[in-house]
Amino acid sequence: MRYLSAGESHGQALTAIIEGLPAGLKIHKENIDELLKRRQGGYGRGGRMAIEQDRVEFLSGLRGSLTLGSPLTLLIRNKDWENWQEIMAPGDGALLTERVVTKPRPGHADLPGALKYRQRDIRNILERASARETAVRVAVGAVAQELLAAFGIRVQGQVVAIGPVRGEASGKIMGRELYDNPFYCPDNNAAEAMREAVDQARKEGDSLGGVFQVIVEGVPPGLGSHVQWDRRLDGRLAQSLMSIPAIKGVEIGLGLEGAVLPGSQVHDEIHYSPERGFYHRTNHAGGLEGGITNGENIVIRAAMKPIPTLLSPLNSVDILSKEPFQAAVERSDVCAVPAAAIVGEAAVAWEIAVALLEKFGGDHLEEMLVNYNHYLEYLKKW
Ligand SMILES: Cc1cc2nc3c(=O)[nH]c(=O)nc-3n(C[C@H](O)[C@H](O)[C@H](O)COP(=O)(O)O)c2cc1C
Ligand SMILES: C=C(O[C@@H]1CC(C(=O)O)=C[C@@H](OP(=O)(O)O)[C@H]1O)C(=O)O
Repeated sequence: MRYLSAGESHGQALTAIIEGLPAGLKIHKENIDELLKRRQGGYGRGGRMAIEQDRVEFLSGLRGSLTLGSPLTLLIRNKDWENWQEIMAPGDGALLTERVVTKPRPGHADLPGALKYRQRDIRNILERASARETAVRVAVGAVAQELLAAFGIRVQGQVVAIGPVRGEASGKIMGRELYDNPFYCPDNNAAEAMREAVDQARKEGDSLGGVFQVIVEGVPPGLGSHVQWDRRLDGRLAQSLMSIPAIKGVEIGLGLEGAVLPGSQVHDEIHYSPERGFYHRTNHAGGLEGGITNGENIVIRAAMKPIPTLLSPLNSVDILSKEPFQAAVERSDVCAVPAAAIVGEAAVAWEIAVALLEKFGGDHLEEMLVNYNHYLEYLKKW
């Protein structure tokens, strides 16, 4: 299974084509839209989110809500397009070329992108580099979650820290009450301090990053493989999280903390009971050993850098005049860690779904379920 996305931040729409989904999978549009709404939410978002109301439209691959096994095309319209038509016109008619962007923002793709693609208008870079693209990635991940749900596999992104404020991390998936917390953090006691941190950053024209974790429950042992570097599921999960704009670190299980502990405090001992089969009493490995799922929950964390667009801007140099400047900024998120947690959830769901298809693949969902149940039977007898 694979997908490609397309679309600029202020273009008409974002699209994605997923190829390789089994036929016969019911897609609940309301589930996709719910995840899209969550990605738009969370405390700390800026003015753009008041304009957009992300909803998915399916252009191909579905009949009567069931997948056909043919490519599934997803579309999310940009409402802001109305305000940008003259600047973003794909034809050569109305393009307003006097509004070129020549001032690269530190922390963005602006300068390296302009150098690489030989662009004198940085808009030709920033439109695609924008995290607006993560809207359609979330829709793709939500479709993956529809597949995972048929196998009892659940995925949830939870915020662990906003800037320096850490909440108590839960190792388990929570219900919808998680989203009553404006930071999607399981620790309600931390919410007040988190809010204060974001408000303070906003007041000072600054921004904040943070940490989120993604938990996967119900995953069978045996997804991913040790036999080749690019088949190791830990590496694939890290790549997919790292590809989210502003993610600068990924750790699995104990992660970096494990580096300073002796081995006796890190490795999870193996136990056996006839009812449970093989199991571990600890999960420091975060559900992955040798690039293969070991049957425990997958626990993976990602660190997000602070939003690079600051209201009190950083120094930079104009690409045409070569003069230094400090750009005035109109709107930006102050903190988007809760949104990134939802993007992370979608990214992890996608990778797990791909690994599930690799192991139990079939052209129809029923075929996959037969393979899956057969495997579970085999594990019980082993
Ligand atoms: C959900 C989300 C929202 C974001 N919102 C903004 C924003 O409003 N302003 C901004 O400057 N960067 C924002 N970013 C971060 C930039 O897109 C990102 O830092 C930039 O594209 C450079 O990529 P890099 O940080 O991975 O190097 C956001 C990122 C995510 C995941
Ligand atoms: C549009 C989204 O996020 C955007 C990501 C983003 C960036 O530079 O990455 C910059 C902002 O866009 P704008 O410049 O239009 O205000 C954010 O709003 C979104 O998450 O849907």
